[in-house]
Amino acid sequence: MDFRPSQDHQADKPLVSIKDVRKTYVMGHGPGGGLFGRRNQNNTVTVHALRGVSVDFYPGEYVAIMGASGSGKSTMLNLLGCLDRPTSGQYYLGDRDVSRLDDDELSEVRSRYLGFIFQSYNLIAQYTVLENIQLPLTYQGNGELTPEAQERSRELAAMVGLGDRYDHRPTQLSGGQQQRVAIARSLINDPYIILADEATGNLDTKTSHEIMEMLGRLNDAGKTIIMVTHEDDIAHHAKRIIRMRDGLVIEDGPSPRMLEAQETLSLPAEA
Ligand SMILES: Nc1ncnc2c1ncn2[C@@H]1O[C@H](COP(=O)(O)OP(=O)(O)OP(=O)(O)O)[C@@H](O)[C@H]1O
Repeated sequence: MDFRPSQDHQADKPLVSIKDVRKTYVMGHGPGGGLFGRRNQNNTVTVHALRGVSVDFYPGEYVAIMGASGSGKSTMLNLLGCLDRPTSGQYYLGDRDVSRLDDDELSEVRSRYLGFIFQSYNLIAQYTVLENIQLPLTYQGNGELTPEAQERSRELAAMVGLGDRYDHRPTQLSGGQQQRVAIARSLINDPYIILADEATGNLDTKTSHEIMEMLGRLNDAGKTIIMVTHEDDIAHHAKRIIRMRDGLVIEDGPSPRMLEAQETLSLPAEA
């Protein structure tokens, strides 16, 4: 299965396109209901987490998805990350519709083309820094790592500032260092897109900004980044902000820093 965009994939063609995507959860017999839940005669509750979302993401973009709790941000990121399937609608990665793939195919797409960074780092406690970084590779092929792959994991560890921590385990690292391991892990397959869900949610302000600067450098180097965040100052690192409410996109445009940059560019030159 090859979802690589063709050689002539152009920057003005979406890398990812979701069209009229809906995600509905049907819950049995619980007390819930939520804001949009509707209890029917069978005592089930239907939650419309996404109610028809269409968005395109282009190569090299840096996008923040924002919105109140329950607005559908994580549901959207999980669909974009092939961690879940939409109830209806299409998801194109490159030119291929991946919305109807089975679990094995989705996991192949995830491990080959997508990198993930989570709020709680999701590192394996028994593994060293290098083993955690190599983890996505072990889901592919026969589990044997080539010397090139081993070298690449060392390079990535060094790139995120952990060149002297190869054999440390997650409990021997600070939160910021653990998130840097997660960033290196997300890059090991040279993914098309990095998806980050509240990547700085467990970090103090200074460490958060160090992590955001690292993501900014990756984007400067051409990596496409889509992140979910509650925090304005974190979202302002992105170039584009999508705001969600009640399972819908209500706003989609350049971030304040991009607007400032555009204004500066359009100012008349001083005499
Ligand atoms: N697995 C699930 N089963 C049932 N309902 C779910 C499930 N996941 C999410 N929901 C519901 O879907 C809606 C959207 O949830 P989602 O987690 O996408 O919101 P969010 O914007 O990411 O919120 P938060 O900022 O609190 O993480 C919510 O009403 C939530 O209760």
